[in-house]
Amino acid sequence: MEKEEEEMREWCLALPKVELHAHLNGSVRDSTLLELAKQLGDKGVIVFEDVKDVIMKNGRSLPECFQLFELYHILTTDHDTVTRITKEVVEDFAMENVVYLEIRTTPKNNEAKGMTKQSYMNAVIKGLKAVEAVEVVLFDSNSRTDKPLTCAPSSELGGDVSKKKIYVKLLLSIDRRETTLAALDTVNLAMEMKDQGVIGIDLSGNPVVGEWETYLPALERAKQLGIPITVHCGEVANRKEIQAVLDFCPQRLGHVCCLNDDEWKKLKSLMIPVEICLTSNVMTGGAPSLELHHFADLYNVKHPLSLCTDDSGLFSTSLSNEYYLVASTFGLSKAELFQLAQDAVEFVFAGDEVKKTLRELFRRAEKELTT
Ligand SMILES: CC(C)=CCNc1ncnc2c1ncn2[C@@H]1O[C@H](COP(=O)(O)O)[C@@H](O)[C@H]1O
Ligand SMILES: [Zn+2]
Repeated sequence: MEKEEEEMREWCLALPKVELHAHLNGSVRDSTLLELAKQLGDKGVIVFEDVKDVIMKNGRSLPECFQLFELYHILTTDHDTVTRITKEVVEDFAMENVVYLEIRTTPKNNEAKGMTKQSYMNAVIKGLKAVEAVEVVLFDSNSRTDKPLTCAPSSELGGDVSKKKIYVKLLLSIDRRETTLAALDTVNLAMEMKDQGVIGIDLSGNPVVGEWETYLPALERAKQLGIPITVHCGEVANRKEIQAVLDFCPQRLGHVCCLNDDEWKKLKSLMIPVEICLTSNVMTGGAPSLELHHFADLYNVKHPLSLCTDDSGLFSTSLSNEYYLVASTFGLSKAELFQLAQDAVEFVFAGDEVKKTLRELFRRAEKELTT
């Protein structure tokens, strides 16, 4: 590695970052997936060698990625594994100086494993509470919960000041394969778990599966309940759906790859913040290359946006790497990268208390990192 590249990569690592678009199962480390596959292979549930090749394969098409998720879900079906991967994912993000993380995941029913959407989410929360390497702040200090900080206590409250601290919030994903009723269940669950760190709703899943009208009642309900919504939009060129999503006007949008001129205009006039996933889009063909990624256009017109990983495990990336790619591809200076990271604070789904703390954190980091 050239010295300059190395220095820039280190700087991107040191930069405090806000991650707004990370799928839990897509962020699992390869080493953990291989270990889980080995265990299931030993039990005869899967053929380890076949699975190993799929996990280690480089470069995947969009349909192949969704096949891989099927495999991930076989490997991560039991409660203890869900707890383990959650713990590891949070630790990995915190270790690269992500200071605020919204993890999204699809609550899953699995009768054979005695799993309900609720018990799946309990296992996720158990994972957040199990993190030891860093201090996890799950709830706002003004949350209505009895025990606002059930994880390690915040350093302001007398906790371990030497530990890195990360705010973690949860978004519940509606999978495009789900029925209207199942989608409504997820929204109701989000409402029930609102004091346990669940802060929003996401619509994701294979973009060529399902119809917008199926999820709309659930998304409308979330809107009525005041739950913030983010939608995967324009991963494929589905004109009717892109139009409908823009008309619905969610709080944030993911990807926005395949928009036509009119849709671009509309997006820009609505000023809906966009979760930009460079590596993910290039690897799955949503963008032709890094150089031609729509980040440049949106950045140049000062559209609200934030850099995100999408599936850091699946795409072998990290949020620091995404910042590095922006610097190396589009020539942003350190001051501009810092501003980009800082601006993301304004698009978090957490409340004003958290925003205030994050703004202060960036203010303190600015001098050190940009002079
Ligand atoms: C794989 C690929 C084409 C990436 C592009 N980005 C994506 N587009 C739509 N849904 C996604 C994407 N990445 C992850 N997901 C959703 O997130 C799930 C994995 O995380 P989880 O099980 O919800 O915890 C996948 O099954 C899928 O429903
Ligand atoms: Zn995504």
